[in-house]
Amino acid sequence: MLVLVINSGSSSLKYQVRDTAGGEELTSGLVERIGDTAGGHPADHQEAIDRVFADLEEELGGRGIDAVGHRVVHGGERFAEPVLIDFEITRAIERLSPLAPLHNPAAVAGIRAIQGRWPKTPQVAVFDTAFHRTIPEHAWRYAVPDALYKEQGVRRYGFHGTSHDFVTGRAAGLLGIERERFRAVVAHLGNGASVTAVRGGRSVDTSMGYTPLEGLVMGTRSGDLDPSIITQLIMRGEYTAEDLDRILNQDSGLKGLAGTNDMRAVVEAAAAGDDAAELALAVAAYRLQKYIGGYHVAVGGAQAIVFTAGIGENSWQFRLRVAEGLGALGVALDPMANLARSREPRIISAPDSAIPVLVVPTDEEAEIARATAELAGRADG
Ligand SMILES: Nc1ncnc2c1ncn2[C@@H]1O[C@H](COP(=O)(O)OP(=O)(O)O)[C@@H](O)[C@H]1O
Ligand SMILES: CC(=O)OP(=O)(O)O
Ligand SMILES: [Mg+2]
Repeated sequence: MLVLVINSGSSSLKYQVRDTAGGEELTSGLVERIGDTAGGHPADHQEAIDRVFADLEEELGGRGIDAVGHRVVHGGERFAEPVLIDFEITRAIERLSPLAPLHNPAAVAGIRAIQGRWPKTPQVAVFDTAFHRTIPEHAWRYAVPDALYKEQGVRRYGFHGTSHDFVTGRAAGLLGIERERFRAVVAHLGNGASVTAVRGGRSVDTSMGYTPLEGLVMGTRSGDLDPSIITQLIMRGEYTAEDLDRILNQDSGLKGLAGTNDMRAVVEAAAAGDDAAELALAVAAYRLQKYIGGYHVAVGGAQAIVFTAGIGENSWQFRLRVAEGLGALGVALDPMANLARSREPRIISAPDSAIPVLVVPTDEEAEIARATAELAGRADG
């Protein structure tokens, strides 16, 4: 089955075509800087999709797409599994937009664009939140009045679940541990970043919450902060809620502290003696160390600490900095293994490290393609 996978980000659209029978990737592409029309980039996701259609027609040379799988960031409390998309499901995803304003509207635009172009092609939604539906209530509840949960849906949902799920399976396999017995701390460090506590192969806690803003220091997002910062600044009349939403989501994190959201640039600047870049790395690494320590307790003693996504897979400098703060857990890296480049899952800790440290490349698209083929195949009868 030929599956088109669409990963709609806030300002980018990644796509891949996979033959799910053989598992190979036929073609892939990336449309970046959506909204930046000055640079000749598409004005919105609809236009981005039109460009993808044009490229695809050429790249596929007449072969038709059998099904389309979408990464949908927010599935709320309703979606615990991938679903076949219909009109009502699209509306439900749209209604969750306020909880993932950078992501859900883009997914809906993608779904509608495909519907317009290929009305008969089955579409599947795969949710970032789904893997986290196993988190126990004491971990997903915030200590706020019940009405905020019951009436407003205020609770921890968690994101990057497709990646955390995929990486958990690979890590258990690499260590030869049965997934159902596997305990680990998985750090997905991309432009958005989150860390998940895995017990019995399932998510039991995760650093992102009601929206993808909570937790780690990210490319442009602040992660954890005191909520009074927001209420005080609004009450003083200096900032509006919209200002702060933008500042915390788009102007904070590495960008806020070091002026760029690109980890490569931050690492280089720090190495060249830039104090702001050095501070940004220190704040980001320290935040992650605290989560790893906490989740080591949450899972009942981790059997692995796992790094994945753009930074986790590629930045030996950031991994080293994080591991250096984990001495109390008996963690020690093998410096050469940490430096080595590879696309394969691997162990980067020293043989005498109390907890193995792993690098496991993620593949959200493969997982979305697999789920899409399964559901679309079933729908076919
Ligand atoms: N070789 C590298 N060294 C350090 N950081 C890297 C490297 N390659 C990619 N990154 C970082 O990975 C991040 C992007 O990760 P990615 O998983 O692609 O994010 P997303 O899917 O959220 O767009 C950026 O901060 C980028 O600088
Ligand atoms: C949920 C989320 O933050 O996704 P991304 O890392 O793609 O921005
Ligand atoms: Mg990503």
